[in-house]
Amino acid sequence: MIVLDNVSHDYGGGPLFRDVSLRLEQGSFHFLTGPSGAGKSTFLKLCYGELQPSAGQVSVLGRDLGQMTRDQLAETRQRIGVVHQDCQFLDHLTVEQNVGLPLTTTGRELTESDLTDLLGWVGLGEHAKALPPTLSGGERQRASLARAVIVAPTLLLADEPTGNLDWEMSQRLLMLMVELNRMGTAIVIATHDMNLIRFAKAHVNARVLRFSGRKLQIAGAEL
Ligand SMILES: Nc1ncnc2c1ncn2[C@@H]1O[C@H](COP(=O)(O)OP(=O)(O)OP(=O)(O)O)[C@@H](O)[C@H]1O
Repeated sequence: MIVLDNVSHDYGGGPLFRDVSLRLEQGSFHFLTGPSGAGKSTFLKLCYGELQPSAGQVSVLGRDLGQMTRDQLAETRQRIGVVHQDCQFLDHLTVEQNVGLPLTTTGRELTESDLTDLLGWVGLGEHAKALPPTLSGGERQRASLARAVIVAPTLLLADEPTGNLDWEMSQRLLMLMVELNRMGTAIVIATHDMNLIRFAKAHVNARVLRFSGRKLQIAGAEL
């Protein structure tokens, strides 16, 4: 699903992380933790080809990202749902149009009831016709998650998807990701929230990857 082979990254000021090799299997569930600035967002960007590593190889969904043509990269990205830390929307489209966009732009069918169910699940039923600039930070995060999961992606990469949410809504969104994982989607969530990780571990076989000392390691069972 995701294979990193001796991956290092450096933005120009010295290595952020070095010689990371790991394999995340199909249908797996991982959290990505570590101090602020350790490289969690960078890692996620490497996994969907927004960044190329300074050294090493990243393969996603069976293909080496560094060898892909633009068309192959676009095709691969259609199978990856991404929740960015700074959620961007098309501000002239409504929330429901934004959430449905990954389906409509790829010619896939979108039923009104699926969209209504999903918006209801993330607590945005009443904001379906709103424009994104009128949403709060937490509402934007929820819309961003809905947009990422609507295609039932093979892989979901989520960068602090619950950062602006209260605990009840965080649990609700986590359960949405757990359900998606049960249907086969591999999930990687970058988070600082240890309570979220503990909560998840009660529902799913989640592993924790931790950045420490310029390395990325599987954390022990202590969490
Ligand atoms: N485009 C860039 N150019 C130069 N430096 C960058 C760039 N993007 C990120 N960095 C730096 O790389 C380091 C890692 O950033 P990254 O966003 O991956 O960390 P993070 O672990 O996700 O942090 P946080 O938990 O605060 O979101 C930071 O020091 C950041 O300033």
